[in-house]
Amino acid sequence: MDNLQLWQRYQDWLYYHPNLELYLDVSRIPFDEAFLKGLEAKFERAFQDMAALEQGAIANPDEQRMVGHYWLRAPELAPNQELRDEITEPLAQIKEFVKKIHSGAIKPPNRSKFTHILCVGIGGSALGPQFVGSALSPLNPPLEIAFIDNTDPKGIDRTLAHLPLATTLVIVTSKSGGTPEARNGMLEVRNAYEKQDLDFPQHAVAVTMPGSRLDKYAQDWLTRFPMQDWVGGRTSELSAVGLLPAALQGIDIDEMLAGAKEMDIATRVHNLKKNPSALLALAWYHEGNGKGEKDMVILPYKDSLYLFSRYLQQLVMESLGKEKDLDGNKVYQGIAVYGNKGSTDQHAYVQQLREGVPNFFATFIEVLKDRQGDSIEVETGSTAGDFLSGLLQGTRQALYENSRHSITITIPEVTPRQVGALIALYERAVSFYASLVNINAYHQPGVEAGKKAAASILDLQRKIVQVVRETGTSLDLATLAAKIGASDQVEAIYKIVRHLNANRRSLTITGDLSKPETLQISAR
Ligand SMILES: O=P(O)(O)OC[C@H]1O[C@H](O)[C@H](O)[C@@H](O)[C@@H]1O
Repeated sequence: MDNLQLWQRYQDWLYYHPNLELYLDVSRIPFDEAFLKGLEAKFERAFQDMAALEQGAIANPDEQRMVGHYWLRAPELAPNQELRDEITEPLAQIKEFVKKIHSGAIKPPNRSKFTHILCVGIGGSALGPQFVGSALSPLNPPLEIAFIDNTDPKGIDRTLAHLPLATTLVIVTSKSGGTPEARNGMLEVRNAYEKQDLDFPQHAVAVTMPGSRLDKYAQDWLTRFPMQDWVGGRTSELSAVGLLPAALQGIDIDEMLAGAKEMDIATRVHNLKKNPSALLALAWYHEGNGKGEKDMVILPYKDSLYLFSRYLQQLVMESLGKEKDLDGNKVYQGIAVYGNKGSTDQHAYVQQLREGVPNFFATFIEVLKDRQGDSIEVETGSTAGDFLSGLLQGTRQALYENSRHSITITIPEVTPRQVGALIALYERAVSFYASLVNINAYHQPGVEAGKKAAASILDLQRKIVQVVRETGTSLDLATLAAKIGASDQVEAIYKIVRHLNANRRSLTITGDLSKPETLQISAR
């Protein structure tokens, strides 16, 4: 196609949402009418699946759960009053709590106000708040935010070193209330408070499912906010998980919810060409042949959106990355997501995108307004923002010229409304795509395997320490393994022993470190 034909295609396929002022351009995904026709039946089913899900069907059959994240911004659509209350009551509770924190009515002991928030949580209990915080936090927020989203001791130390604990409010978020990383982070933070003679419960709140281990543990904390059983971690940004930290930072959560609600209305339209999430799912299907053959590269040309790709990585990959379809066939589905931001990434990996393996499609996110206030000219007639805009257009064009396809989403500004809308746009696109390829997007059976393996490693470690202590003499790895009754686990034992030795805990190793079979292990 020449430039004028492409311009025509752009106009033919342009989606525009007038209230959200959001454009979606799929013109650089070269599907044709025949491709569209071929998918019509699948989309009909996707629309029906969506309607059933929103009416309260068990859309997550493995876990026998409803999937209700779309109700979070339209409680009136939830199938019964009990579910509606599960949304409206925590929301009112959040607003009340935030008002009291901001006014100082709830304050830390011996100080007039909380000044910082420390969020402890992982996966869906961290990625949304991190993304929204970096996208929307005002320049001078009422509370500064920090995160502990791992069980890395050094990482925890670094985060804690920058925080005034006496005026820091700790939010521990875990839907299940039993995730080890979140529990470890909480215990480490609690220990830091106690070392400074600070009363941790007077600084802490929990976001978790009622009745969870965390819920029980946090009985004497400032307060607890409930998480709904029917909201998955990766779609929980518009539940208490995301709304509480956002509101504390002074972000307008009503606007976030309103933007998502508006987008949800647009993505309920049973017309492929007029439904932005359906168009996205269609583009993904086209690019990856319905099998995820191409990766999704997310390139927002706006620094404040740089965590969007990380957020989407979980939303898309944990939802779509599945071994089996709904009928039990092995399908190995998924779409890999990566990205950071433009134009920065042009100086890192865009070389490969332009000329290397053609195994991806790009999604550009364009923000029309450069900044508040005027810009200087960095060259005659051009501002820094003109460069950013030009680089986006240029990259889109250069990729297309070399048969690398792209989607472009354009928004006027990064506001709470737009961010809510973007989240809702992708949530629904994931739901549609899952229907197209007949998978359950709402469970994550694969995550359990790594968790179970980690638990058995820690179990092995306890046995190693016990045997080494009891033996009293030094042991080689094979003997140690045999004594534990785990001769086939020598490699795991070797790695545990090496880690304990590096941290000067329980035992010590001697011998030639390059030859594991020479090592002797003894109690420290
Ligand atoms: O919120 P939590 O229950 O602590 O879960 C945190 C995360 O852990 C997991 O392993 C899941 O795969 C994620 O979907 C979840 O968001």
